[in-house]
Formats: sequence, structure tokens, C-alpha cells
Amino acid sequence: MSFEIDIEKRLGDTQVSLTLAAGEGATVLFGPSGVGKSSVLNMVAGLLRPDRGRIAVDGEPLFGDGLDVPPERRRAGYVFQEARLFPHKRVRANLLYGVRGEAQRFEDIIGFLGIGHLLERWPRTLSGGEAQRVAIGRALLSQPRFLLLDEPLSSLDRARREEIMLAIEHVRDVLKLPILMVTHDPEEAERIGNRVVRM
Ligand SMILES: Nc1ncnc2c1ncn2[C@@H]1O[C@H](COP(=O)(O)OP(=O)(O)OP(=O)(O)O)[C@@H](O)[C@H]1O
Repeated sequence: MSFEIDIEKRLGDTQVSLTLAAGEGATVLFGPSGVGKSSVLNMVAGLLRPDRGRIAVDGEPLFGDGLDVPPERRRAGYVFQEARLFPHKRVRANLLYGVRGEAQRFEDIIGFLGIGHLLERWPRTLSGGEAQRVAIGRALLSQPRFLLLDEPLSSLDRARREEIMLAIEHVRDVLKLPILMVTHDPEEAERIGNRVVRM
């Protein structure tokens, strides 16, 4: 199982609850605004504490039965709707932030994302799609055990979306990292998700 999630959380007037046991590949959370999709990702990342339940990724328990592994030890790679790059660091320094692993890995990831020519640029000079590819690169370079993607395509136009979809498919099929992704878009859900969970 990649993601085993059985959680409940009260957020203001909203009761968020989700039960899923996902096999390998990408699991897409799909559903209307406000049902708690982003909150689920935050609970898996360890940034928000469920009221009750349990969370495990790749068989490793992260939350439940008195256990609450801190976020930095969960080793999630997290990519948001906006790239959230550090504006005062060049692309290279953004990528190297939190890097683990050896130089070859850096070359491989830069290569499949097609961002080698951007390393000396400042984030403000990047297009939305370029910035998002750098954000994915930064997440992957921390050597995560799994990837959380919160609507990573929704701020992009159609052509840019295609580039990022290809990158996500590469992560799914070649790097074989478990992916938990939130989207509003049925076409994206269908294409990326090995399974789609409606919330
Ligand atoms: N700290 C909080 N206090 C009160 N309500 C909250 C809090 N955090 C989130 N909520 C509410 O919980 C609900 C779920 O929020 P969440 O962002 O997880 O939904 P979502 O499904 O990701 O929505 P969207 O698709 O719009 O991003 C929303 O109604 C939100 O207003």
C-alpha cells in the first residue's frame, strides 16, 4: 500500500473525513472546493493534526496509536498551486535548498525537468510553468519518500500544463514515488491518477 489513510478532523463548520487504502502509483483526491482536500495533504505531511485516525505511507506508520512523526522526519515532497520559490535565491540555490543525495541525482532531475538552462535565473524572471518545474525539482532533490501535489497545474495555461503533466508522469512511472495529488480537473485526475478518490 502506498497511502493508508483513515482520518477525521473538524475545521470550523467542516467535518473532514477520509478513508483510503491506495496501491502503487498516483492517487488523486477529487472534489468540490472546501471539502478538505488540502487539509488531508497537510495531515499526511504532518502540518495539521487529525482529531483521530491513522496515516501510513509505504507501510510506515506516520500517525496514530500515540504516534505523531514530525514533518521533517516524514520526508514528504510538497508542491503547491503556486511555486513558492525563495525570491531572494537564484534557481540553483532554490534547488539546493534541503538537498540530499549525490550530484548525479541533481543532473538526472534537472535533465528530465528541462530546467538546466534556468539555474542562474531569479524566480521572478521565470514563467509559471518554469517556476513550477523548479518547485518539483526542489521537492524531489530533498529525496522524499512520497510526493504531495496540491493543484500543481491549476495556475497554468494549457501548454504549460502539458509540460508539468509529463514531469509528474515521469515521477510516477520512472522514479516510482507514491503520489497523492489534489485537483479540480477531471481530465487531469483521469490522466495522472491510477485511482481517483472522490471526497
Ligand atoms: N483553521 C481553520 N478554521 C476553520 N475552518 C477551517 C480552517 N482551516 C480550514 N477550514 C475550513 O475547512 C474546509 C476545508 O478546507 P480545505 O482547504 O482543506 O478544502 P479544499 O477541499 O482543499 O478546498 P479548495 O479546493 O477550495 O482548496 C474549508 O471549508 C475551510 O474554510
